[in-house]
Amino acid sequence: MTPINKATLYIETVMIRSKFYNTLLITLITVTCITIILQIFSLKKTLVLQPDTHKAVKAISDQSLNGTSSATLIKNNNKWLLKCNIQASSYNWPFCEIALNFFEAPYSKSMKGLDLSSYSSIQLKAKYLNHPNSSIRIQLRNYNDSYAKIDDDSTWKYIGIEYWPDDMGITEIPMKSLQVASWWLNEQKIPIHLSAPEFDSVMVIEISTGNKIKPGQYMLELEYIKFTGKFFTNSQVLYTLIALWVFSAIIVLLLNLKHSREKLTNTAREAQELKQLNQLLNVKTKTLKDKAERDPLTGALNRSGIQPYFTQKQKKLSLIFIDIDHFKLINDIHGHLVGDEILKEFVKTISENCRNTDIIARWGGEEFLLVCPDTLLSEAFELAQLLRKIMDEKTWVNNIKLTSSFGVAQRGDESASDFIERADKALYDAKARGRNQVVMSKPTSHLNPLI
Ligand SMILES: Nc1nc2c(ncn2[C@@H]2O[C@H](COP(=O)(O)OP(=O)(O)OP(=O)(O)O)[C@@H](O)[C@H]2O)c(=O)[nH]1
Repeated sequence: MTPINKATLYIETVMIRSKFYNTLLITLITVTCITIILQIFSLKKTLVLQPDTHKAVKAISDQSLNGTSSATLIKNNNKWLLKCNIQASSYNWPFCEIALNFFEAPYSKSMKGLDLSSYSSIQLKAKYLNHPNSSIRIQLRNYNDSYAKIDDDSTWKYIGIEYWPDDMGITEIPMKSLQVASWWLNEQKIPIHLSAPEFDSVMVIEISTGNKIKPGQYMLELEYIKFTGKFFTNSQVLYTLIALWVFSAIIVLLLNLKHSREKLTNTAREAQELKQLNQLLNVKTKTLKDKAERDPLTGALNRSGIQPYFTQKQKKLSLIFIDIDHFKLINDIHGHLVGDEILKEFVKTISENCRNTDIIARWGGEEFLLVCPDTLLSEAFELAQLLRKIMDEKTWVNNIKLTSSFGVAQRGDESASDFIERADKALYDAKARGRNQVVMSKPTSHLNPLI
């Protein structure tokens, strides 16, 4: 894949991911807003208790507690009418009440009352027909086997409120206004952690005469009890929304993690590819450098290749300038190709017989330089003599015999070109003296005192 294709793919991936995140965010915000609006303005549920729908109703008076009041209940125009005769007696809190039951005898421990815990408000339509200024009590009796006995209704929690109805008799009571009767908590010795109001198992709803009712005849009319609540509690909605946001955040985090891993893998792969490319470039650079610095025929360094060996000033640098004698004749007699073969073989022979530290270069035509680092003039002279002898004794391709001339010099305090020129001059002298000879260049006056 080309870098442009890679970049295009990367941009596309980033755009798709960003689109996904935007869509997710917009969806979450929309769902959250709709849910909150629905929770506030809709999704309500109601439970209406009235004579037509609820049959398990009875009248109760304080006679069950040794009082002398009496109560009877009749149904009239789909309303309950409690006729109550309150009488003073040894029982201090005389009462009559309408009791709406939500359990069926016989009792069993697994018995469950009405669950009103998801409702938040009670609306009552109840009033006295003859004593408009008297109070009414509403009591929800909740059963919980942590503190109550199923077959003893005095142990069922009293949760209620006393209020004064208006002329119409319609009263709205928030569920949170209901309180557990302190006398009941006291009587039952209920521990604090069980003392809060609860509505998950209401066995009886009691609509009763008020606490300090005076003796007399009372007509209490109850038309309905209506519970209103939400399908889901605010906490349920809140937790669901939090869960939704957290879940989405986890999805985004996981996707990011996956993306980061992929990116890491891609980066590692790209780094590996770059490394390989770099190695290839190094090889190619070396090849190009070699091509630029080496003579293609013999493989020896060329003029520019040997140049660096003269730039560092060394105390004992010697140079042997070599030229094949009468090479033109070889070309003329045996042809140019044979001449080429001899040139190659010549370089090979020198390389095989000099030291590893010596460097051979083709100066031009049939002229060669052998640069000898860390070598005294006398040592270079000896090496040149050896090479001269080898060349002289060697039989070349096509049984050709040849000789070579050598000019030797040791570098003094001089430039590279002066140094080479001195060696060349020595070579010229060798040629002039009849060839197949080694001539030493006279040390310059500035020559290193080590010689
Ligand atoms: N085959 C071949 N010949 C070359 C090459 N480069 C130069 N020559 C030949 O080398 C010869 C050099 O000849 P000259 O400079 O006259 O020197 P010489 O014949 O060696 O004689 P002296 O150096 O004076 O001993 C010429 O004939 C060139 O054509 C090459 O790459 N291949």
